[in-house]
Amino acid sequence: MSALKPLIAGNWKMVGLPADLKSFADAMRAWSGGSRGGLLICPPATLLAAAVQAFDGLPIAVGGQDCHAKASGAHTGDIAAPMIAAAGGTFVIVGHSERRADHGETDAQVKAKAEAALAAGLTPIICIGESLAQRQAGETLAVVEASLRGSLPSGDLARVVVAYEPVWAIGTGLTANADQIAEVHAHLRKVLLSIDGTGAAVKLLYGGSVKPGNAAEILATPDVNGVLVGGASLVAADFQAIASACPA
Ligand SMILES: O=C[C@H](O)COP(=O)(O)O
Repeated sequence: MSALKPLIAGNWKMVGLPADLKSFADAMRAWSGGSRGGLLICPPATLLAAAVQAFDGLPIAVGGQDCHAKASGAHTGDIAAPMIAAAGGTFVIVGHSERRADHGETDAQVKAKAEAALAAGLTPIICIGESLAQRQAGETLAVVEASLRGSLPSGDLARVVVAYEPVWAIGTGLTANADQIAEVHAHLRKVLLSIDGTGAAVKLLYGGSVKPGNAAEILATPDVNGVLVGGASLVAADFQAIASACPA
C-alpha cells in the first residue's frame, strides 16, 4: 500500500430499493468498527439523493455509476454529472466494463465522461480491464495501457481514480491473484507517471470479486490503493469487513 489513502468503493449496480438503503445505512450507523480508508457507495441513480441523506453524519461518500459527457440536453434516460453533484454525489464511475459491453462505450467516450465529471467537481473513477481472451493471449498490459491512455481526461490527474477490473473476474467469483494485480498496477503507475507528474496522485483500485476473505491480501498488494466492490458491497457486514481490512 502506498501513502495514498485507500478508497473502499461499493458499486451497487442495478440493485437496491429504498428499504435496502435503509437497512444498509442502519447497519453502517450501528457499526462499531472503522476503516483506515475512505468509504464510498455508488447506488442506483434513484437512490443517490436518498443515500446522501441516509449517510448524513457517517464517513461515507456517495457517487453515481455513470454520467453523460454533456452537462444537459435531450438524452432520455441519461444523467449528467452536474445532476449527480447537485444530489450531493462527489464521485462517479465511468467506463465500467458492463457499460462498455452493454452500451458499446469507447475509450474516447469514457474520456469525455471523465472530463464532464471533473468539470462538475466530481471525482471520476475510470474503469479499465482485459477480457479472458486478451489475458490468455498475453495482451493484458497492452490492453489496459491503451485503455488507460484513451480514457484519461486531459490535464491534471490529481482528482482522477482508476479502477483495474479484469472483466473475467467481475461477478464470477474468480479473482486475479496478487501477482497478476501487482503486475498490472505497477504498469499502470508507470504509465501514469510518464504522462504527467500528477499521475502519482491517482489512486489505483482493484475490482473483481473482492470479498471479506480476499480483501486483506488484495489491499496489501503493492500499488493497490483501494478496491471497487460489486456484489459484496450490498451486504453491510461484508462491506464493513472489507473496509476493516485496510492496512495501516
Ligand atoms: O464495480 C464493481 C465490479 O464490477 C466488481 O463486481 P463484483 O465485486 O461483483 O465482482
